[in-house]
Amino acid sequence: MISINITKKLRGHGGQLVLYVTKQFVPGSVTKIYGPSGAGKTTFLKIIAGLITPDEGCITVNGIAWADTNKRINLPAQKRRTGFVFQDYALFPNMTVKQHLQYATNDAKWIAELLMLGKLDNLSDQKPLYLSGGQQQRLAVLRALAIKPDILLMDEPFSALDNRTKTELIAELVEIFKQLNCTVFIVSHNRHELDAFAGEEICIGEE
Ligand SMILES: Nc1ncnc2c1ncn2[C@@H]1O[C@H](COP(=O)(O)OP(=O)(O)OP(=O)(O)O)[C@@H](O)[C@H]1O
Repeated sequence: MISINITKKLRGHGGQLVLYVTKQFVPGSVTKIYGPSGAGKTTFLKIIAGLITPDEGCITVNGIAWADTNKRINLPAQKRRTGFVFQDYALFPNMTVKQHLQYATNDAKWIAELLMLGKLDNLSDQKPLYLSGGQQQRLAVLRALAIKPDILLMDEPFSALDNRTKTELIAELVEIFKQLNCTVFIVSHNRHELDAFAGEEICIGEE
């Protein structure tokens, strides 16, 4: 089980606001996170990843405390098993598809499995420039999954894609997440964009 109970004061545009999330998440579930711009959605993901410290609270993942302000526990980002996927893919232009995955893991069998699962096995020697937007984002997801993260964090991962590519990619990811039993948090501006993912929704900030 993943238990998150945190507060963080944010320096908002129109003054201070407080990010407050208290909730339990089932391993293998997809959680969709909505909310207005500036409400703290990205900050929430960064708090889980260990890139921003909460003011108060705790994060426990499968029995391990990643953060607990009372006990002064704050596991550094590199010790938290999270994968992060960004809006703009953040791929390395000079690395091939396969090298992106080799950068994350030494497990050749797992890399081969991921390439098949993400339908990039025929493109494994290509560099990102050669890939379509959907394929690039698929590679970014595979790279994040290569470390077998406890939690996959995705921040507006579909914003740069056209509607058709987005729909196709989401359908593929639904299958991949199901097969790998991934625990995923996805942030989106657009409430209906993530309808194809079965899972709970949380809204950060009022809408
Ligand atoms: N480390 C931090 N400490 C306090 N406040 C922060 C910190 N990092 C960012 N903020 C503030 O938190 C607010 C929310 O930012 P955040 O990027 O999380 O919002 P968001 O909901 O993801 O917005 P958008 O949908 O526009 O991306 C911003 O006003 C930002 O200045």
